[in-house]
Amino acid sequence: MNTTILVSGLGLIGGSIALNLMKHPNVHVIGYDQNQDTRNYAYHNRFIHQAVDSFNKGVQLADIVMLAMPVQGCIQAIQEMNEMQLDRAKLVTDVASVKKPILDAAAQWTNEQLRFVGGHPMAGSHKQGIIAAKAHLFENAYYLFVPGIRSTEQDVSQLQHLLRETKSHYVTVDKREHDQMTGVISHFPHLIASSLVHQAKKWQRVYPFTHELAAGGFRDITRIASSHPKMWNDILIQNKESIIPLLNDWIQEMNELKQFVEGNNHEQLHQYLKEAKVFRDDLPTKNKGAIPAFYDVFVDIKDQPGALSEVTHILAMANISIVNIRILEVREGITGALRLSFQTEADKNQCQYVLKRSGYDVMIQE
Ligand SMILES: NC(=O)c1ccc[n+]([C@@H]2O[C@H](COP(=O)([O-])OP(=O)(O)OC[C@H]3O[C@@H](n4cnc5c(N)ncnc54)[C@H](O)[C@@H]3O)[C@@H](O)[C@H]2O)c1
Ligand SMILES: O=C(O)C(=O)C[C@]1(C(=O)O)C=C[C@@H](O)C=C1
Repeated sequence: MNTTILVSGLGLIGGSIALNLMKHPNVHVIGYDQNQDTRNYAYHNRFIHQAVDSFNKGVQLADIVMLAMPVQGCIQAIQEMNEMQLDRAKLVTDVASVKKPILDAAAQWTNEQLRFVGGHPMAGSHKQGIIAAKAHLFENAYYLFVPGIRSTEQDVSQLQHLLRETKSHYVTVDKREHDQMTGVISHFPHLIASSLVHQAKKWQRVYPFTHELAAGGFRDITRIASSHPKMWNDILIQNKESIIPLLNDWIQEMNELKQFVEGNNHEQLHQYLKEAKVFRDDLPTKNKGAIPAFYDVFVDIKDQPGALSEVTHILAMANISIVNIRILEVREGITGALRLSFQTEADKNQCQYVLKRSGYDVMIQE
């Protein structure tokens, strides 16, 4: 029997989820977005089977409702659903990055037709909108579930079955532990990334050339500062219960670091950096988790016209897809380096083989 699912909010996450639901043979996917152009784009590009022009209409037609809007929009939709006249039961889920405010809003439901299971696919991007959506976004990432009002184990299993094409790893957690864990590894780092960018911006007034020097390290650590400000504003305020203690800890830790540096305390500073390296090196980079499964290859190139296109031409000839390319360093007259990222280990190995064969110096990051 077919299950009808409404995806409300067809942006990066909603669009990517819809693409996966479309692969399920027994699912009819309805899409709603407050932006009409997005609804049209989703329908004409087969992200959904059917578009509706109101949230209420979509809810009436659906067996399952997936809320994929910003956190505040999800809370509002949860409140609206409580007031709807519904002729049959609905299972509602969401994808929001914060869980407690969402679960708390659903816990207020007096409408007996509604039951709720919170969801959060732990993968994403600093990009936004349906244009950035892709089916493989959640591959190998964790997808967290938080059972809520009137939900059963069968509801969680049904969602997991319907989302199987995401190829994500399912974990069930409690709303509080969810918000604390994601506060540490996802939300709080956004504040730090943005504050580093602000610091660089201030120094640019003193040395206008600062901006030009922002190379690999600064770019790596601040990538997420390019994310959608409105979405992150919502997340940080909605998860302030976790963010405030983390900010207090951080300020204390920065003061300790200041003392290590001021006091020339080589031993403690070295120990601090070493412990961070050990923990960072042990993060699951290849198969699971919030870090995308990219395989990197570093290639030395000459600083001369056409150097980049020669490398990409060799890879294109060998039918190898590059998912990201970054020029790490090209200074006048000297050799520079490219970082090429691939989605699979096979592509990485093949790249190494064909570039070495063409005389390039190639290094792999394990
Ligand atoms: N971006 C990430 O990395 C990421 C990862 C996991 C979860 N999330 C969560 O997913 C949700 C969506 O984020 P996104 O990155 O897809 O954002 P997005 O900006 O790419 O997409 C949001 C979409 O929702 C639509 N929308 C906004 N308010 C609406 C409303 N009231 N009704 C209907 N449509 C509405 C917008 O028009 C837009 O198309 C957020 O709750 C976010 O916390 C984001
Ligand atoms: O990769 C990114 O740019 C992300 O910010 C993705 C990220 C994360 O912090 O890891 C962001 C928000 C989520 O709710 C889940 C994933």
